[in-house]
Amino acid sequence: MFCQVIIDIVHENVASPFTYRIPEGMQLQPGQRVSVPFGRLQKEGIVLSLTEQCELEANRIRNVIEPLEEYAAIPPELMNLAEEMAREAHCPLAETLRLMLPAQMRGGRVHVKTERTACLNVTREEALSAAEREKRSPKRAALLRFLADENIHTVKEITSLVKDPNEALKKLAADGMIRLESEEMLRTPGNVFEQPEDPGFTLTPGQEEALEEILPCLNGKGGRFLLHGVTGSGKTEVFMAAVRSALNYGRSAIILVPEIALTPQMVSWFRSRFGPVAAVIHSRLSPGERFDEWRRIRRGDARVVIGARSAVFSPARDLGLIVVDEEHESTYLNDHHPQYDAREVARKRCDRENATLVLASATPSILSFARARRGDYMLLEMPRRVMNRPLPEVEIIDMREELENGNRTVLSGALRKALKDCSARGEQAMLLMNRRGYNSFVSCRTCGYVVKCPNCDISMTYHMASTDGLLRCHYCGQMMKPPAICPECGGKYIRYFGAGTQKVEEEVHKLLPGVTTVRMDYDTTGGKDGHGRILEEFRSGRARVLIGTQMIAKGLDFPKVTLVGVVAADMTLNLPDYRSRERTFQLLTQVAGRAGRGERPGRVIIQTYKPEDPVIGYAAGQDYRSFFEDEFRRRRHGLYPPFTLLVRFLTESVSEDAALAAANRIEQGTRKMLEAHPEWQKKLLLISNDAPSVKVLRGKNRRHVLMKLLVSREADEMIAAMNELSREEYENAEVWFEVNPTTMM
Ligand SMILES: Nc1ncnc2c1ncn2[C@@H]1O[C@H](COP(=O)(O)OP(=O)(O)OP(=O)(O)O)[C@@H](O)[C@H]1O
Ligand SMILES: [Zn+2]
Ligand SMILES: [Zn+2]
Repeated sequence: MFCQVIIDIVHENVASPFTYRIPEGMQLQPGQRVSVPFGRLQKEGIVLSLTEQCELEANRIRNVIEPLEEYAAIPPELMNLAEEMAREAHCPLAETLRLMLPAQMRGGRVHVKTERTACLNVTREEALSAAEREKRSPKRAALLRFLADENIHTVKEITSLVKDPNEALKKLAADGMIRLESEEMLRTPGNVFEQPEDPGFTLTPGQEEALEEILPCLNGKGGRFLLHGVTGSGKTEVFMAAVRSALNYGRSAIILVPEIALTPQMVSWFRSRFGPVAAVIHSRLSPGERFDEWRRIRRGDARVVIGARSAVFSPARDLGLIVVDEEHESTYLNDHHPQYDAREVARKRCDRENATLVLASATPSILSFARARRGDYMLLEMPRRVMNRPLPEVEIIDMREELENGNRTVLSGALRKALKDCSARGEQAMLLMNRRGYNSFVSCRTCGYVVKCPNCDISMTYHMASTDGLLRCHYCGQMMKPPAICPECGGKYIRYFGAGTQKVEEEVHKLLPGVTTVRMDYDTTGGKDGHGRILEEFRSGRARVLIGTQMIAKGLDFPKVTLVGVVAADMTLNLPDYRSRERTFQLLTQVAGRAGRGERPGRVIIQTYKPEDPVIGYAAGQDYRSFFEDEFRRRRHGLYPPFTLLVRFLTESVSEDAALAAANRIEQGTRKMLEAHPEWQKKLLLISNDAPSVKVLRGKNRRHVLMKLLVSREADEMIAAMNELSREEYENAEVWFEVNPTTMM
């Protein structure tokens, strides 16, 4: 027998499989990891297929050294998926196969934790009577009696009862009285959150209706749904019930969340409701824990998996359901090699494995909603909050007027008053400020010089003295002392402009002395369980005001929050990206939706310099439909995705010339391609070669070639050709190729 093996090296030259002979007596199956000779080295690989015959000369074929596990690490469904993804992303199969395994497994650095066990090889009665007869060794007699008690079986437990039992155990094993074995132990990660009781709600009519559509699919051929329910409509209960039903049918389920650290509530709900059949894939698991969770899933012991985007590759047995919660989040996109969209992968898996896909959001992505309208997903709508709770009342504050009235602080009069009232009533508030730090930029009053990062073409942010009083670059982490005099003109008047979360927190302290606040942003959430601690501080009621970046907008459910303030709504709206309107709408609607989820009604205050912008109005009215229609029209008109595909080549080099030369070569290469394929020409709507909005990043000069392609069959071939182009060697420059890139910066 022979097998084709994909070597775990991502390189053009080793992209195709290599053939090895399977030595006599070795059993292998596709998906199994093996160790093979490769050149003068020994490498890991994955068995792709088995064959009886082989065309190569017998003496040129080498033997598989050994399987790395007894079982196929990658089940057949995932082998197929990896092949399809490699084809579509035009990348080596080794690259997509890596997605299917926990990183710790490659290179063999994890070990399976085992524990030695002892158990009787005879009946209890025989053991007890043998213990009577065991006059020569009281130790052996004691061991037999202990082992007759079924609760004791690990050697560790025995050691705590009988001193130095090893010799005696060996003798008993040699006599055939007992068996010594080793058992795989799994490290089940601890839970840092308290376990809530299952509340056992009676479902609302809206929830019932949605479930009535989903449930019949779970035991059959599957289905695809977009669950669009306003904030607080109870979408979580709907998919929890669906998960339970899938389990009842003996199938498993995967729940994807945008970022697991931000969903402690959901995680603890899952743990408390599904107990040990739930596996949580958390980025802060230790490598060993992660590997063990993966093995529990692979063995079918864990049948509900909850995790961020990479959990979509979990080897769940008999997959029945994949839920993508907050499906509009951009964290579902992986922009590193290989590029993938977890929502698309989920859809592929469901199709192949006859499973049901449920995408859930209060603000679906334009792409998903457009598909639902086309009938590709069944649209399930829940337009009302649970218990008919009202959606929050939203007020828009024009910050230009505040300025005219002499208010130069970050909080408007209305927001100040609302915060005071809320605090006086003993309720909680959340404030969104989508920038961390204290001041957003520092500049010279005399000449206008702005302090920028020496490595990046980006202004530095001032972080307050309580952290370190330094300027920081939010892109590369560079830090420096704020200048005392202007390096350009020598001027002495340095001004600090703009605001970040630290400044907002300071303003709140001034306004509400003695009130405890918590801040949640990149600076405060480092360390083990930074998010969990902050959320718990707020959930418990110890902190009254939560101030944070967009992290606080994601699906949190705090019933005591009655006020939400958006300090600067325009921040995301002004980004140079065709999705900035969509992102702003989602962010504002989501954060507004955090208010009034409990018994008391909520109020939202949105501060903006552009109150007339329709996006702000749609968000204020939680009017998804109008936003969608407007945005869809705009995308069609401006020829943006989903009507077109945006393709971007990004070149980076320490040398400005090399980055430019690479971009020019790409542009010329593309133009040549078009000459060779006249039928491609009308599919290409635009080709531009210029500097991106961030011209220098982490010390590298950047340049990008942007193209717009009409969605078509030709576009697929063009992308394949362009991908080839991007993988060529460029002198002194790196080239990144992306289709519909996550960021245009
Ligand atoms: N049938 C029900 N009866 C009473 N309360 C419910 C019911 N279903 C859900 N809830 C409660 O309503 C609140 C909102 O539910 P949930 O968090 O699932 O909303 P959601 O639709 O996911 O909202 P968002 O999109 O804003 O995250 C939660 O506190 C939840 O416990
Ligand atoms: Zn100056
Ligand atoms: Zn920088």
